Amino acid sequence: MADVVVEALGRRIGVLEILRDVTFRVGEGEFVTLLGPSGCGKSTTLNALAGLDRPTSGRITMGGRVLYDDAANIFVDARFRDLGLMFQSYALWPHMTVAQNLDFTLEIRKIRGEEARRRIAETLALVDMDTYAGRYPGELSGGQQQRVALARTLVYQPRVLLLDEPLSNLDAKLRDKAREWLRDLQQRTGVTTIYVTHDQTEALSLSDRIIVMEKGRIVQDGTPDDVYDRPVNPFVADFVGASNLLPAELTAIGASDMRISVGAGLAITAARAARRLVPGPVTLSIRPERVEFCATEGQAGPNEFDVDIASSSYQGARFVHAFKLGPHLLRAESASRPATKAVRVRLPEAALQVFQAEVGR
Ligand SMILES: Nc1ncnc2c1ncn2[C@@H]1O[C@H](COP(=O)(O)OP(=O)(O)OP(=O)(O)O)[C@@H](O)[C@H]1O
Repeated sequence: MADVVVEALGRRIGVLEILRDVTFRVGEGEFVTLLGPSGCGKSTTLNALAGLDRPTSGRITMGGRVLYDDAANIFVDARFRDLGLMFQSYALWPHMTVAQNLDFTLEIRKIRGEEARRRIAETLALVDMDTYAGRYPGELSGGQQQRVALARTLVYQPRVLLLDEPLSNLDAKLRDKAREWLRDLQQRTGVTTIYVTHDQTEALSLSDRIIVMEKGRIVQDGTPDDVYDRPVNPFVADFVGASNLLPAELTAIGASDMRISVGAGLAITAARAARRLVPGPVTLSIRPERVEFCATEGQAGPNEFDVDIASSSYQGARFVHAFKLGPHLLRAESASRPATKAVRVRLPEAALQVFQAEVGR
């Protein structure tokens, strides 16, 4: 097992800056996910770690061993990095049985005989596939093939596991199961794991830490709770779980709270943010599941507004409603269908995030 340290990694292709100053550390035994939209540089980062792509600046070390250092002109070939790699398009060798698929990987590394047999049996047991050793890949389900592919990666006991969207070929239900199983397996083996996905649910449920990337840069590095509850900017707020994002105006900052105008004469009070804010244009963010429905009798309290539900849709366990707040269209969630279209909503202070509007974003 090993820790991974990535320092100021950069990757240019011609005038394109694909990675910019990518810096992070993955502790020994940690499960860290690189999360971000398509094209943000996740795979390029993973390929740099794997030695499949040569960056143009920075440094990578694994367990103290330098794998890449631009300044010292070091670039260790992928074959000598001692990594387990699994990509979205993993392919088992179709003409080999499950056991032979694993054996071939060991053979390449000159692990043979009794030692090879023991490792194959142990690894197949680890992924719950020990009774399938004699089957051919074509005789297995998608999920089972996935497990064998992972076993093939684990059988030579890599110090670090690099996984690029390994569950994306599975249907939704199987993916849920595979996720639980993968997390459990990682905890049992304690192998340092770096996982790439654009699926935020996957990232939240699997990771010790999430590194959110946008346009070749890291925008946030934190625990799933940090990233979900304390996003650093509107992009993270919206990408990791959905958020209502409202352009608004910060009009006053008090000792413990702030006044925000959202247009049409409506004002909201938010708890004073830890980040430094100045009066002026801001983006106000609230997650749909944090909007509360309250009793419509009497005077509306602070941050309570009488609104009309414009549309509702049923999404299995919950309803999602759209409503107008001044000029803005917001979404809210509820477990049951409200009795009337006219409702009162509350935007709890603690659920509001306020970000200074960035020029040019
Ligand atoms: N060889 C290349 N030549 C030119 N541009 C490239 C090359 N490889 C990657 N890119 C560009 O670099 C950016 C990052 O690509 P990368 O594959 O790392 O993104 P990603 O976050 O993994 O996306 P996805 O989730 O779609 O796989 C993209 O805009 C891509 O088009």
